[in-house]
Amino acid sequence: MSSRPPPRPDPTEDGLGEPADGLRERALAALRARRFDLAEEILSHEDPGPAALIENLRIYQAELEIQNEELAQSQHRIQEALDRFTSFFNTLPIAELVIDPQGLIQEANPAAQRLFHLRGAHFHQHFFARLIAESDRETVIDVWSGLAENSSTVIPEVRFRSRSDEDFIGDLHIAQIPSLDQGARRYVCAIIDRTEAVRQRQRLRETSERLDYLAHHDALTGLPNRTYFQERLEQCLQRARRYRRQFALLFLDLDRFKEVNDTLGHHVGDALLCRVAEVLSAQIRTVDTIARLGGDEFVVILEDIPAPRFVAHFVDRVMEEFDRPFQVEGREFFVTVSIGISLYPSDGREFETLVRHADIAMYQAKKAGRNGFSFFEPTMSEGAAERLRLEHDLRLALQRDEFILYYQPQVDLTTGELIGVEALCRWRHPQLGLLSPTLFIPMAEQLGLIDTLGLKVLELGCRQIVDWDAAGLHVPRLAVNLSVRELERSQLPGRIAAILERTGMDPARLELEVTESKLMRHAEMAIHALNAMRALGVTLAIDDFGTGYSSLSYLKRLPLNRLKIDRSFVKGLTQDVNDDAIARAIIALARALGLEVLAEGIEAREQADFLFREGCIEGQGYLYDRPLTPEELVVNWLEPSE
Ligand SMILES: Nc1nc2c(ncn2[C@@H]2O[C@@H]3COP(=O)(O)O[C@H]4[C@@H](O)[C@H](n5cnc6c(=O)[nH]c(N)nc65)O[C@@H]4COP(=O)(O)O[C@H]3[C@H]2O)c(=O)[nH]1
Repeated sequence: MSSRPPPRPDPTEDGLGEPADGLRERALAALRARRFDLAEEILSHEDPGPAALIENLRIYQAELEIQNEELAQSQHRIQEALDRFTSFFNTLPIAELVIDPQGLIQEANPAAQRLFHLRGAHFHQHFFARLIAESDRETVIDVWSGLAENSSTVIPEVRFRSRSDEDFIGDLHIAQIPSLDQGARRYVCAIIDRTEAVRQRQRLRETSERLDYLAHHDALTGLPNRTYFQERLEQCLQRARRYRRQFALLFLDLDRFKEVNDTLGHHVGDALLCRVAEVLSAQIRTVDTIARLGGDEFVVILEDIPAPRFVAHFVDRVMEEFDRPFQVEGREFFVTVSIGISLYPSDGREFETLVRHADIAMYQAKKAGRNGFSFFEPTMSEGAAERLRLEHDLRLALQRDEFILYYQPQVDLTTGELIGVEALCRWRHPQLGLLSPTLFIPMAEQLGLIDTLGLKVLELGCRQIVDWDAAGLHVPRLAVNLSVRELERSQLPGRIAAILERTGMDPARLELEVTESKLMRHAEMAIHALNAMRALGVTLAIDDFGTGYSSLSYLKRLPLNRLKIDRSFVKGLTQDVNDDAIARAIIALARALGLEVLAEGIEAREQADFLFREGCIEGQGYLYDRPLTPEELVVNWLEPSE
């Protein structure tokens, strides 16, 4: 009854001088209005005669009855609240525990019993702290003991330990239960299991760390890669600028590493690179950086060097290591290295300059006979170094599949219809972009890489035609350029046959083109090789005809199908009488030899008309289209126009 409001002093209700009946009436009214204090006060003003006393007692009895009724109602409400709480407590999917002032578990709902593997009455009188992993126990106890009265708190991601010794992680919500009894503070704890979320976050972090590692390290040797090296060099530059320090950049390239790879296989080459990485790593200080840029190229940044002499000592130590044989897979190898060095700030103050100069110095060391080192000097030729670098990249390009094909349409000059395509190779260089074959084909020939490149082009082209066939897109003929160097290989016909077989390309639709000038220099050999190829069922064309002063006797003996008029004569047609005469003569010669003729480099309508009038009915050139990507060829020539 303590919640009853205190009686308000009211001058009209003081009852002084009123008759007893009036007072009782007012007391009853107060009682009906549940103002028990007021009723009591009114009655206390009355004379305590026996009749009045009885009446008063009745009134008190009525008051008691009302109060009992109220008590029963509030007990009912309490029971209802208790039932509701018990039902929540038992059915909530969140683990809830009630903890007594000593830290003992008093109650645990079924979710908590499941989470902590507490069975039956097991948890009673079990210290809650023992369910927290030792690593986090102190933190939880600290927070808990600092909890202000009637307040609550959350401790995120606490490591718990279940009774069966399984660890899990959960957010711990602690709230003090308001209590009438001041001494007995109890707490309710809710634990929201975060194990899966934390594990997922952990996995995510590990994956992103792994990705970050992979993005910055070379998978083979574990050394920092090009990206990481660039970051480190930038940082090193900033430090050197700020503290006015010198540093050295060294480019190291193994000599004739390709031979190891080619003769002993990639796995031996890889193992050797790993050994080299170990040997080099052992020579640097912790402040220095060593990275592998790819292939057999390594780079070292020697930070904060007192003088260039310091670099020379380092190089001496490295060279000494390379004087000893490398032990790889139970075998011994002697490998040499060429090193180029640029110094900050004397050889450059910017990133690109330092890298370029170290690169030039490295090629200078190679040019000077390999197995040595060279400091950059301003007199060193950048052109020669760039060429050497490109040669180096060309070897890698073959391994990395950086070559793609463009296709130039060949058309019937009478109808303008597609009669075939010429495959023209492009090199997609990672730094320099799309490179022309006029740049890299001669280089590939010189370096002995043309066989591999030629076969790659042939396979790509054949596959493309077969794929187009499968898609219902018909390209009647594929022309592919062959280098004379390739013809020299006795295995060439066998390799071409294997490609035709592998791709399913019809040999009759493949035309191989060989440049006239080069062919005639090796005519005897060529006759033999071209015959072997004709036997495969392919057709043969002589490219750039008119530029090579062919001997008629050889020309008659070559098993050819087509002459291609070089574009240098087509260019001047109808403008230059000499070109007109040459083109006319070539067409006549072809006819006399029973060969087809196709004109290259047609750029103007008049040129096409002239050629057609003279009896050349096949041509290609910008008038019809430029060399196109496969997708462009499909759109421009193969898909039916709407
Ligand atoms: N000015 C002018 N030029 C035209 C016109 N139409 C075509 N061209 C260009 O002339 C060249 C024709 O190829 P090519 O005589 O076989 O001359 C080729 C060929 O000898 C060689 N080549 C290209 N791909 C390969 C290949 O896969 N293997 C070999 N061995 N040589 C290739 O590189 C040469 C150059 O190829 P590209 O740079 O693609 O240059 C192509 C083409 O883009 C025109 O109307 N006007």
